[in-house]
Amino acid sequence: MWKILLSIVFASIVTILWKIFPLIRRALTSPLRCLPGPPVEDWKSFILGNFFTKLYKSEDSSIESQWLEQYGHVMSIPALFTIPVLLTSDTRAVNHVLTHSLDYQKSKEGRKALSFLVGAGVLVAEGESHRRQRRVLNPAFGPTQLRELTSIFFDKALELRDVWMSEMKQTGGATRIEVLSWLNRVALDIIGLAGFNYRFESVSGKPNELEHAFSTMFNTQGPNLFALLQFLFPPLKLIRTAQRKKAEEAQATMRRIGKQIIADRKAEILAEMSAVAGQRAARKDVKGRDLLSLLIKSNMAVDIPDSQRLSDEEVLGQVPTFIVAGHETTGGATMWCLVALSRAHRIQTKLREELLAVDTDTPTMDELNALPYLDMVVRETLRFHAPVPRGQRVSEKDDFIPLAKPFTDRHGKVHDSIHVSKGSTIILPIAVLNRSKELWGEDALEFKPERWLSPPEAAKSIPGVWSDMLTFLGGSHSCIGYRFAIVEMKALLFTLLRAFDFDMAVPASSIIKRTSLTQRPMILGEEKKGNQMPLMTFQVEVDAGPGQDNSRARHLPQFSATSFRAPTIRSVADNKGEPLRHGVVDDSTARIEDGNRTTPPANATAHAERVEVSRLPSTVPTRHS
Ligand code: HEM
Repeated sequence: MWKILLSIVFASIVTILWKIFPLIRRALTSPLRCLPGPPVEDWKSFILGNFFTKLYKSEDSSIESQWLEQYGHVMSIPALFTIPVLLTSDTRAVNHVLTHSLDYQKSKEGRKALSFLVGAGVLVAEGESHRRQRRVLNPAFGPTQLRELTSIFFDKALELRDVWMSEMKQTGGATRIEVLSWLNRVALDIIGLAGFNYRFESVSGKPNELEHAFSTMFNTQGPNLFALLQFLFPPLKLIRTAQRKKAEEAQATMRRIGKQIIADRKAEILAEMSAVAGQRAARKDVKGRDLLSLLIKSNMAVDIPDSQRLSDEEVLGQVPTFIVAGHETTGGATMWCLVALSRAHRIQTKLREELLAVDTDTPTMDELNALPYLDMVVRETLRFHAPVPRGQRVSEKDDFIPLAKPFTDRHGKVHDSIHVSKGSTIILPIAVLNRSKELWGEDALEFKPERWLSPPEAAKSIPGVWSDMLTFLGGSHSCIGYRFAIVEMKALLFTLLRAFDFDMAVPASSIIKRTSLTQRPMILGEEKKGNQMPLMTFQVEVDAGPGQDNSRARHLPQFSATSFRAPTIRSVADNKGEPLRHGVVDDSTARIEDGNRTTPPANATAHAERVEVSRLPSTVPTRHS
């Protein structure tokens, strides 16, 4: 008996050493060791590294900026067993990593963990499989297809507007609304319908099996000590914890529903194809709305070689991929935009004036894209509040990464490139570059849509796929859904800002910005409640002016882009004596500080043009702002 136990202990020690040894060897031999960077402070940071103890706990990516300021634009951060990880804000270096996608790939461990959640979709594919998947997927995300999806965005945005309206009727006026969960729900409904013609009905609150399975998968994942032990000692993977069992059940549900969705879309396409042109049609001959149908058609079309078609597993992988990549990102970005506007009432009012000048509740994509201030606000939100604050790649070979500016190493030696060995991890500092003072100027940390009237030349060196920022990353793995996300955000903001006036419900200083896959807010002191973002919401009424037909005030034709006249805007005051919305009240004594309002005098009038903004903070909220 003792002999068996001793053998097990011995085998365990050998396996753990066998796993740890290459890590320690890499920590001791990596050429990145010579880069400046934060020291290892204690045994915990020796095992987990500052990478896990500090970087992933830091708020709003502030620690990366602090470190880069302290150690220079090329530095290393100690990770597991002090293995150095490269962090650089040099745009030429970042460009090199992004554009050499075969040499710099997502980590194998990360892809393996993600593929448990999303299957074999484009998010986890690399090399030839990735190239093939992008080729079949790209047409579905083009502007022509997006034009057809815009009405779905508006249908759902209007549904959300009406739900909020009826909530406000019940409370009788100003209402505290938890916007984060609502915007995530509407974004889930949108990606369901526009992504694969599936009804989550999340806004209407109906229970949904796929939504339940999806949230179970994500809530039972995440780094934990047992996962680290399983990595160090693989036989532990045989132990199926209760969490693991739940996740496997949820995964089986997702696969079953995903397969059914694909079978339904295929049947519809085949029926459509045979009705139109006999058996099979060329890719350009068939029309369809949702992304999955377009992808299936593209994959079935006769003018695509068999070797380029996606396998059934790859097609199935796109369903959870669209859900993962396409809902919390856009829901979160729209939420951060509303927070920014709640702190900058001049901007909110100016934007609302532009939106109210449109003569319909459901503009086309082109009409939406022609609204200049909306475009600037969306750009500034995505610059300032990048929903995914950093990316990561691992070098597949030894390399020298070229630099725009040389750096000095720990030993005082100057280098004009960074030497990386195979297996090195590189951080892609999305939020850092988006808010770099060097690239954006001294006001980089202010939320300022007007900067987009003439963006600085220096920012053009950022190698992003969209608008001189790294929000959607760049290179062959850049976000395929960026156009989709932008139009969706615009449709949501258009609808919500025409109907509601937003204000802070909690002090801005109590908002904590935490990163898991995306940047999510929590409220200081209410961490146990998890992610949330309450805002005070007031109904907007438009006063068309003396002698005008007020029943149609929202659609007044004289508010055309050419003959624009700012409408007078009034927030609906609570008839139970609740305070009026301060930002639109013509009363210089009305004060607000972080959501604590005072009641203005009864004779206060409301004029958008006379909004008092000078006492409001101009930067968006972070605990450090
Ligand atoms: C504001 C909203 C969004 C943001 C900020 C965002 C950001 C990103 C980023 C940073 C990546 C690169 C990840 C990496 O390689 O490490 C990415 C990839 C991706 N995104 Fe988005 N995304 C957004 C919305 C969407 C939407 C709406 C969809 C789909 C409808 C989508 C689909 C994808 C897919 C499929 C990929 C993987 C692309 C590839 O690896 O080839 N995203 N996104």
